[in-house]
Amino acid sequence: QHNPHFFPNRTGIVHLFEWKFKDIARECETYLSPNGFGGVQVSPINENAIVFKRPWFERYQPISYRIITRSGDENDFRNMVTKCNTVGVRVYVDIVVNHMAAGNGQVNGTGGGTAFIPDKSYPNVPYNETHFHETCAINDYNNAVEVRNCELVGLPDLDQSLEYVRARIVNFMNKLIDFGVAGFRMDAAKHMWPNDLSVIYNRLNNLSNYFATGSRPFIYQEVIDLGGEAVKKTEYISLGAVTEFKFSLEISRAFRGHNELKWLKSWGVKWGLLPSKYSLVFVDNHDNQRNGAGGSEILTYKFPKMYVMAVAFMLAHPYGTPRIMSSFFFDFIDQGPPANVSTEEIISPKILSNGTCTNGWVCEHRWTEIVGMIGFRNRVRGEAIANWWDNDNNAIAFCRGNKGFVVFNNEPDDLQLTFNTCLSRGNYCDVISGRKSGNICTGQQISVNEKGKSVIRIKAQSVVAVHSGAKI
Ligand SMILES: O=C(/C=C/c1ccc(O)c(O)c1)N[C@@H](Cc1ccc(O)cc1)C(=O)NCCCOc1c(-c2ccc(O)c(O)c2)oc2cc(O)cc(O)c2c1=O
Ligand SMILES: [Ca+2]
Repeated sequence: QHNPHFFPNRTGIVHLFEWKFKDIARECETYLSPNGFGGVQVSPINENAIVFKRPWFERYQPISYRIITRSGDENDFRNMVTKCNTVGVRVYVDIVVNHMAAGNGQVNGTGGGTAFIPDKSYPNVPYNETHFHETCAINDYNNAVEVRNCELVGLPDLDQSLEYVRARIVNFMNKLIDFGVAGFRMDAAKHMWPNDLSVIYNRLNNLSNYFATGSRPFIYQEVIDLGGEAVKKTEYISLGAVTEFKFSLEISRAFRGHNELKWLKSWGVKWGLLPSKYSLVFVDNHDNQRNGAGGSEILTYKFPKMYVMAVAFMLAHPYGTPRIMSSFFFDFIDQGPPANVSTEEIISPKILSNGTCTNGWVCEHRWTEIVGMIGFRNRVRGEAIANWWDNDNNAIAFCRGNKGFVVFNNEPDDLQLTFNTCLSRGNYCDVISGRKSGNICTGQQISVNEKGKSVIRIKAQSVVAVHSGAKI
């Protein structure tokens, strides 16, 4: 339940938020695989409510468990899972089973299905009102029963203690396992009872023959817990990994300058974070990049210099299983993905010859700095942090064994110092400013002497990272 089943020497899950399956398949083959990414998280694949103006959150309002959304249909999904697995990239599906779509009267779904609310009738599952909790609103997040048994923002709340409901959910998830998925993101897990989730997970099949025999699905549960509520993230860690929102908040605060970087020396459980093996970590996610949990502190693509440093630190540090957010540009927090105005069909990202995306897609996972740090993380796997250095303020540096070295300068001025890189003598390419291309560096080159020392210049609000895989 805690193992993402990455292929050897791969790391990082990229959340290709709102991407179409055809585009995901191509991204697996042409980019994620060659660059060492471990997996991709896809948006909810089951039929969702069509909400006026197509806000992004409509995909979190299920109408049925039929595989048909604006990302594609069941066939498109199966083809994508096959193609991604074939090139060594795992697929994780976002599962929304705490609730069904809200509405008033008939609600239409992305697959032509319908629902009738508030009589809680979803004929394409089918669910009727006997499968839901009594209508009550979650008002008090200090009441753990209310948080699980009442309605999250008015969304009809499924009763996962019922055998019938468990069966519908298990059948849906087992179908995806048999297609070859590696695991699931359990949306709004905080609003479901751990015991009910445990029963459901235990009924899931072992993974398909893309995996070692007897492999269990990788489960990571969305539990928004920044403290101060009755429901605790620790209630779920025996069942699977948990999304660590405190990681997102604290790393954003640090690189915004609201905490000196020197305190990151103790980064991990000492900061109140979950034990590393249970922790799914990220700088931002689809919700909190829009002022969800963590509010305006969260760093996003809108603050590129600070964001790059935060993502680089996440990938340079051994703590947790990292997930990279890959967004579409948005001005309004409800805004949905780039779509054709009349057909409302999602517009595919267009990849330019320099590898960047257009058509309204940010493609953070294609930024030189971020893909460079995926290579760093793959190279230094298993190596402990060594030789921590800081200037007692906002400049820090550390080695990963004798395979990698990284330095962060969050000071207002450039920095030039002699560092002990732990690396062997030679010339290395900084994987933040560029990459190793044949025998040259497209970005900054770092020279290390026979004592492992190097004079390095780091611009203000920048990071430099070198590793033994980028030695020329
Ligand atoms: O902003 C949103 C959507 C947010 C959202 C969606 C998916 C997520 O995975 C998520 O974490 C948040 N939704 C908008 C609009 C909205 C949507 C549906 C609705 O019935 C009413 C309004 C909104 O203003 N939502 C209220 C604040 C965000 O409250 C939501 C939370 C949520 C937020 C903070 C928490 O500590 C927490 O335990 C749960 O989780 C969702 C999960 C869903 O599966 C679907 C949802 O509609 C929501 C959801 O509304
Ligand atoms: Ca619930």
